[in-house]
Amino acid sequence: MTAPAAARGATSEVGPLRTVLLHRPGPELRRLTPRNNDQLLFDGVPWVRRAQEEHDAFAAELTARGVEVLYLDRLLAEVLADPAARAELVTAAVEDPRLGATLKRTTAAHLADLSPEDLARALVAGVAHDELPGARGLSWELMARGDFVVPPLPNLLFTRDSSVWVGDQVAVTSLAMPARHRESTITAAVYAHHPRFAGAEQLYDASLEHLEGGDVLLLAPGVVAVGVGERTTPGGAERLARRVFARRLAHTVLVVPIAQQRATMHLDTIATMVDVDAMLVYPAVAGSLAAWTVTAGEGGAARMADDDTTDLVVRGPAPFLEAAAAAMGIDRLRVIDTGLDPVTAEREQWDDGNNTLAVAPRLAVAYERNTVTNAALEAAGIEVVRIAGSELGSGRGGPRCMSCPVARDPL
Ligand SMILES: NC(=O)NCCC[C@H](N)C(=O)O
Repeated sequence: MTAPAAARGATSEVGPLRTVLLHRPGPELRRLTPRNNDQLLFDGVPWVRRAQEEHDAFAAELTARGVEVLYLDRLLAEVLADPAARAELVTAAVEDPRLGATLKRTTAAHLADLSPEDLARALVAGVAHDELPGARGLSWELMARGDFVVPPLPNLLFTRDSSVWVGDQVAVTSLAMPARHRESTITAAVYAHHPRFAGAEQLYDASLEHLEGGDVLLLAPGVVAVGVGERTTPGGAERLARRVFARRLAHTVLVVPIAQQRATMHLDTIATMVDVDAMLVYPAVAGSLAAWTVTAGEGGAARMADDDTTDLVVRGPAPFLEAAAAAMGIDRLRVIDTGLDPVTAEREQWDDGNNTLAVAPRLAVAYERNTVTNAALEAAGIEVVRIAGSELGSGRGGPRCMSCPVARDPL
């Protein structure tokens, strides 16, 4: 059944969460070894059963608060009953310059024979060198035995990054790291083919400039912040700005440069909204973050005939927190920092203390381990739902990274 349009979309970070897209970690995490974990963007080798228990507990906290949890692998298996979606995803899985024609053909034939459930599993867990039946060709012979014919997608866990809803439209993103490129083929197929999302307008696609959902914060209705750093490029921020203006999804985009390093890979690793006017910010950067304020050019909406030719007006840079308050139409943004001790703050930022998921204004899910940050949140009047993340966190992502809000109530 098609969900009514009103049940989709988000205009803020904190409006009551109604529906969220998660991915329960599965066999793709069992592919991680000390030899491939760096390339696959994990900082260790997680204990998979415990990671699943942690994830189930996260999902249970959400459902206990009335949030509908959608699982990406189930939606994927459902769309794989559709021959068009199957063909798209099998082609994407073998579209890899490492593979010669014979190996591509054998792999595509193997995948095409699988049931929707098994194909969903193979697309996420990948296909290992020794898992292919039949003639495999020269590139298979010469491939290192530890390599994958179809690499696994352990970072699918971080559903935040491969798609993001802005208003009632969904942006399938363009992921920067090679280990994550194929994730957006999965989200694109789900949004294009699953009846749940019938009629959803697509705002962005994976062929465009790099843009990741962890860099996109819906600060308030009409105000979007976009981090630019290791993942999202200035070109991606510019393209998104044009599109949200042309489609009247926002009036202001704040473009926020962030350090190009792993600890701060996305804007949501250093700042997340916890109330309509309150942001949790990593103190080491709170004072120095700057923003370029981007709005639509003269003539405004009347001249926005085409998504990608909208004139932009760019002002700045200005201190981010001031620019954000001005764009949001409030006097000031309340800043909750993660503790005054810089070492503790750095440790907790690394462990995703700043990466909270708001379930409603003043109600946020956070990793339990970040005790100083969580105490600071509570002192500021934010109710904290604590979850364990010792295994989940080895992928360097917290509750916000692990969730893609599909529907939030308007504020
Ligand atoms: N929004 C986020 O910060 N997502 C976390 C992504 C972690 C993942 N291992 C990555 O490096 O892309």
